[in-house]
Parts: sequence; structure tokens; C-alpha cells
Amino acid sequence: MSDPKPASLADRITQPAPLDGASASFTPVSTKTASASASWADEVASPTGPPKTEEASLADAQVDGQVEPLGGSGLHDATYEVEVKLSDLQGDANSPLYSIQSFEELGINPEILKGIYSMNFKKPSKIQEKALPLLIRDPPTNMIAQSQSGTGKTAAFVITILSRLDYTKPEQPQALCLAPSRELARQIEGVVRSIGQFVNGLTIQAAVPGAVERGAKVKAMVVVGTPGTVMDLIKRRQFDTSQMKILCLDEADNMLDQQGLGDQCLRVKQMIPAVKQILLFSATFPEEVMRYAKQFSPSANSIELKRDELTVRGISQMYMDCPSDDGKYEILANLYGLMTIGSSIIFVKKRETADNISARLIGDGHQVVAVHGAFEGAERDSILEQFRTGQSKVLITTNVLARGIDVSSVSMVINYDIPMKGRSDSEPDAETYLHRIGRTGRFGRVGVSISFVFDRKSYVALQQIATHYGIDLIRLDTDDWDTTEKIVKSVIRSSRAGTNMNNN
Ligand SMILES: Nc1ncnc2c1ncn2[C@@H]1O[C@H](COP(=O)(O)OP(=O)(O)OP(=O)(O)O)[C@@H](O)[C@H]1O
Repeated sequence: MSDPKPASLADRITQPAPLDGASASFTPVSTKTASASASWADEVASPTGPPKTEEASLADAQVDGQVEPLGGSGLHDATYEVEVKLSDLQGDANSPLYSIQSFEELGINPEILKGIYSMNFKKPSKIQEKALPLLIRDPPTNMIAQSQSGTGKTAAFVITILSRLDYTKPEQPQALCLAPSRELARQIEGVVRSIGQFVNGLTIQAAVPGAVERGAKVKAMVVVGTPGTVMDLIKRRQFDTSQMKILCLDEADNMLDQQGLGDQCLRVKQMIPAVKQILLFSATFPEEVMRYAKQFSPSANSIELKRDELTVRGISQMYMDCPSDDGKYEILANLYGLMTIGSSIIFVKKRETADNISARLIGDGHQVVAVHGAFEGAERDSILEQFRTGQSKVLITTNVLARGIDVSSVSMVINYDIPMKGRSDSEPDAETYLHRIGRTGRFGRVGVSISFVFDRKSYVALQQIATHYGIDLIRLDTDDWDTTEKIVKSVIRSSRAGTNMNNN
């Protein structure tokens, strides 16, 4: 996540170093600041005005039910608008011609439609509504699509892929989807299988570490994998890309922004010269990465969000001021009961921290699992599966699972460490913050995120993230567990009462 940006990568395209945008990040867009009556808040002067003081009373009111609880009925309305930019100026992007109200209107194969309905998708989400008509029309055009976490981007590109395949060639790779982690690639493979379950002749294969035996050919129409493994398979001539029509990068900003992954994605793209459509999807596209994305996916139509529209409104974002770095553990242990009302993910910076706090929590009699990049692939798969099925309710992990993972029961995300960029932790990582908290509040559900601060640096970093997105953070008092419990429970309970809504 935090490797230096790949100037070399950009150089190899056409323009000078578009990714070298270290200056990019924290221009304040809002005067809102994290509220605070805590020590760090008192000491750190807000850059944009005095700290707000009303959150405590807001929290009280919410507990008393005087104010719509954080998240209300368990569902929330999505009122944001997406901005559609057509590259080819073929018409008015806001015309009804460019959006659909039902999946039938797409005119896709009935077998695909049947798959969509079997997943209980009643109508398209906003990103699906806006993007799909552009994605499936002929001739194929490139697309850069941005939409908040949990709003159904995967189905948008999966339906596109399924509608472009030649089903008379089951062993010929025709569509390639890349994701930054094996878990996300496997999850996408599952969505292709689900939406494509009634499509006659569909073949799908995963290309993640360990999935394709050495020397064996990749023999499926749709291949979902991680960039390094796919690159190796192509180089070793196990993967014939001569008839590849469509390339999709999920979490595209992350993939293009990182030295290793970005290099690999570029190499893969260069090895599939016949590709007709390049799709880039993510919830976040920082400006400097967007510039590079537009070179990677030339003449793309784009669907973009403004910075203050990026947060999912159903996620109640909170923070706790912990006594010290080590003191965060006691606070975490105290939260355990709340973490297990639904399911929870605890994000830490380092693998050792994940191991350490999981051992301590288990030692204290709690049930948790931990997973990170040092685990074997099969073990990673099995731990995530346990978490998906609810067998394990508390997962401790690093940024390896910050993006894309879709487990609808997750009602709480804890940022044990505030996400920072670079090995030196030099600046807050606003994108990772957004992706981490986006593991809850999926598709209209509500959820809670709690970020731990413990010193001036972590407090300022969180405050900058809040300012970046124009959000208010609710402070939970570490000395008043009764109120903390009431506030968090009110949100989580409403989340558990909620069902899917279809208007994201
Ligand atoms: N039209 C729909 N109706 C109902 N549920 C849907 C619809 N489209 C997608 N979903 C569900 O919404 C959830 C979130 O979708 P998905 O994982 O694609 O989100 P995303 O936008 O890719 O999020 P992220 O940015 O976190 O990767 C999934 O469980 C998916 O099954």
C-alpha cells in the first residue's frame, strides 16, 4: 500500500511522471473537524477553526432516541449523484438513455439476468444503473468507474464481462480481472460463478498463487487473478492472451499506484495487445492516480465522485482517545462484547501487532482470529472462510484485507492504528481509511467504525482524514463505558435489523 509511487511506471507510458504526486493529499475541503474534549484535541489547535463541542450531546440524544439514531432504521438513503463524463461526446450523459431502472432494460442474455435475480438483486444500484449501459454497448469503450464502498461495483464489471464472451470457445481466455489480493480475486471469482450460474458453457478459473499447477494451461474464458501470478503465467506461456477482449482492474487506484503491482499490471496490459475494453474500478481515485489511470485506460468514459461524496453515510464514524499506544489494548479488550454483537474487523499496521493482540485477546479468553500476508495461502483462505460464515466473529488483520472484502455481517471496524502512508508514516492515508471502514455498511446497511488515537500524531492524522472528507467524527468517552455501549449498540442493533436496500 505504502511503497513509493512509481515514477518509472508512468515514464514508460507517455507523459512525464504523472504518479509522482506526493504533494497530493490533504487540502482541506471542509471546515468540519473531529470533535474533541479529550486531551489531544485540547492540545492540538484545529487548523480550520475551534473544535466542535456538540458531539457529546448529540450522542446523548441519540441514545435517548431524540435524534434519528446513527443510521436510523438500519438502512440509509443514498442521495449522492455521480458525475458521468463521456469521452466520445455521443450525447448528454444525464439523458435517460444512459441509465437504466431495471436489469431487463440492458437487453442482456436471459441466463445472466436469471443469475442476477437469483442473487436477489431486484434493481440496479446507482453505479450499476449509470455504468452498465455504457459498459455493454458496442463498440466497447473503456471505463473508469468510481463509487462508494459496498455499492455493487463488482456486479457491474462481472455483468459486462459475461455479456462480452464468445461461449463457443470455452477453453479460450477472453476476459481477465485483476485484484490486489488473493482473497479479493477469489471473492470476485465467486461473484462470476454466482451471476453466471445459469450461463451455458461458462468457464472460470482463478489465477492466484498456488491455483494453477506449473506447466498446466489456463483453460477458461474468464480468469480472475492477482497481477504477479497472472504475469508469471503469461510469461511461462501457460496463459494464452491472444484473444483477450476485456481487462478489468478492481481497486484500480491501489493497483496502479503501487510500485510492484503497478509494474505488473502494466506488463500484463502490454502482453494482451488485442484487448478491446479496459475497465478500472475503485471507490477512490486520488487525482494523481486518476491522471495515470486515464493513460492506462485511454479515452475512457468516467464516472466520478467528489471528495465529500466518498464516505458511506450509513457508517457512523467514531474515535476513542486511548491513554497510550500500549493502552489501546485495554480499550480494545473492553470493546470485545460490542465487537461480537455482529462481526468485526480490527485493522493494524504491522503483522506483529496482529499476532500480538490476537494472542493477548485469546489469552484473555476471547475468541478472535488473525490473518496477514505472512500466512500461507490455504490458511488465509480458510481463516477468511471461517469469518465469512460467522464461525469466527472477530478478525484481526492488516491492510491486506482493507479493500474489497464483502462480508455483510460486519457491523464494526476498528482502526487500532490510524492508516499512514509510507514506511516512515509520514502522512495520513485517507484512501486506506475509507476502504477499511467500508468493510462495514455494505450495500445500504449501517455500521460503526472506531478509530483509536493515543498521541498528538495519531490525533492530527485522524483529524486530517476527517477534514479531507468533510466528515464529523463522534468521540466515545473511554471513561464512560455505559454511554459508549449504548451509542454503539444502538447502531449495531439497527444494522442487524436491516435488510438490503437497492438504491445505493
Ligand atoms: N443491485 C443489487 N441489489 C442488491 N444487492 C447488491 C446489488 N449489487 C450488489 N449487491 C450486493 O452489495 C454488496 C456489495 O457489493 P460489492 O462488493 O460489489 O461492492 P463494491 O462497490 O465493489 O465495494 P468495495 O469498494 O468495498 O469493493 C455485495 O454483497 C453484493 O452482493
